[in-house]
Amino acid sequence: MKVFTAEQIYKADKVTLEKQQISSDALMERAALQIFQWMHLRMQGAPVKIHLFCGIGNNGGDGIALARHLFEHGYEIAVYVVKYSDKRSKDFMINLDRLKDRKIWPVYMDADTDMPEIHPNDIIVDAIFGIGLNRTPDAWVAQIIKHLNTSKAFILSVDIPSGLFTDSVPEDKEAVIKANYVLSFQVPKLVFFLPQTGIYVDHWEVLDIGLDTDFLMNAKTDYELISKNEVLQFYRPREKYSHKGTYGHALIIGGSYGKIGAVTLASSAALKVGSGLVTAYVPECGYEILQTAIPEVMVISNGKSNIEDIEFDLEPTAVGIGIGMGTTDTSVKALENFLNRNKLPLVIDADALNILSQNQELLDLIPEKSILTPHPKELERLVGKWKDDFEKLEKVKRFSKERKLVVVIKGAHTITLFDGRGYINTTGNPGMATAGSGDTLTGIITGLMAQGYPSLQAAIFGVYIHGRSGDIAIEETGYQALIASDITKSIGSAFLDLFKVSEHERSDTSEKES
Ligand SMILES: NC(=O)C1=CN([C@@H]2O[C@H](COP(=O)(O)OP(=O)(O)OC[C@H]3O[C@@H](n4cnc5c(N)ncnc54)[C@H](OP(=O)(O)O)[C@@H]3O)[C@@H](O)[C@H]2O)[C@@H](O)CC1
Ligand SMILES: [K+]
Repeated sequence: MKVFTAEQIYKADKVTLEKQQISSDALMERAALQIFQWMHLRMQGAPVKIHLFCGIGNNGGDGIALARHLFEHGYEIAVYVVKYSDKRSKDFMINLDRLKDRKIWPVYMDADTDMPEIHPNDIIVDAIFGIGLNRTPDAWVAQIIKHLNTSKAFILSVDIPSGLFTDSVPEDKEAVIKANYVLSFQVPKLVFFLPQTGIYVDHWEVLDIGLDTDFLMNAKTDYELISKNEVLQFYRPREKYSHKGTYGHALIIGGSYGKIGAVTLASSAALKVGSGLVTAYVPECGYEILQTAIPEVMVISNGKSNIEDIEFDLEPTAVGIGIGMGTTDTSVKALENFLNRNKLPLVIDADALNILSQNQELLDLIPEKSILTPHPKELERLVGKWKDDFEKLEKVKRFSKERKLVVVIKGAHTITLFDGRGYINTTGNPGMATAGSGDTLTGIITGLMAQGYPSLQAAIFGVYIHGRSGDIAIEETGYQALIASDITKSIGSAFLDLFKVSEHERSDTSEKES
């Protein structure tokens, strides 16, 4: 699913009105009806008080139109107009008049109005600001937002939490609605997925308001959300007349005394995603450990407690390098010698990344389309400090584009960047913030590359499978008890899950068929 900028959404809006020959007010009506139906389906007429806080622009207009539908279906409502400006939008005015025709009189709020009382069991509809927010809200508006946030009532935001910009981080962190649920029109917004702005969105859902499909299909976006549908397009089925050679040979290079576990985790993950053969390249102290822990893996050893040189006769189809390898002078030399000889795109993680950031000249030796999988600290060492999430994305985009590398920014929503585009993952959970989780990811991505998945696909698909495996695993373990090897154990279920049709999708198809 594509992620549009506010500018693109306004454009889609304009094109839709022209092509469908409808008024902007009709589009607003669609939007409000979609929200109403969403609420009505869940509330079924429940006698819960609904407080609608509306601005004076089109986001406010959506809220006012929604209030009318709720009223007409017997819901108990209270409507507030937050008068932050005199520039009321045309469609806001049209809907306000329709509300007044039904003898509903909003409470107009300005800097002097007392805060309304809100019971924790009430529901708040937040329609103060939408994607038109372009400056920090005035102090008194921020005060209202804080009041709503502390009310403990369930907050449903229309389109985007009020106070959240679409392209920057809020200056006043308190002046943003903390939404329990966001109903976003047609497309999700980038800010739902970044660490500094995603905190304002507990759950989100997209509502289809019938924006022009041609525009939506053809528009080029900088970001794309990656769910099952997107990764299914990459999936390569196993052929009947195939053999283990068909599925490649993954080589995992890393480990040092006390850190052989990292290689063990990565190697077993590479096997589990279907790599035909896996060889681990470790120092001698890891030889017996690996042979005992995973009988399916072959082992080559070099050096005593650290790898001293990286040389091998085999011809791997993918190489994952760096985990648990150490950053001693010996490791640096070994990596440098290897990079000078190597031609294959690599998956580079952990200590190899740290070595690269301390010896940036080595970056020139990395083949194009290699994959870097840094965690935030490793990333900072590589591209320098950033002031916020947006600058981070821009810096990494630039770095990845200049060097033609795939960079995987690990986080709650891992973002894979390549050639100026970002792919935002939707699987995974906080239980996965655990030792060895990253080693497992490196193994998964290397295992996919070994089978012939091109590197960008291997990274996007690998990140998705890693997260999905973690999501399946926590159903048994819970967040706290999840450990990295649980992720690997669930890889099989994550693959099977790719082909499961959800209840939601099944009812969609049967509706279309009937
Ligand atoms: N295609 C779609 O997706 C559809 C979208 N729809 C809805 O439209 C919403 C966008 O509406 P919108 O453009 O009217 O902007 P909105 O956010 O209501 O702000 C209003 C105005 O406030 C102003 N302003 C900004 N910051 C301010 C501040 N801090 N303090 C004071 N004032 C401030 C600024 O005007 P300015 O003063 O800068 O001239 C701004 O224009 C969108 O989120 C969705 O809900 C649907 O109706 C149908 C289809
Ligand atoms: K809003």
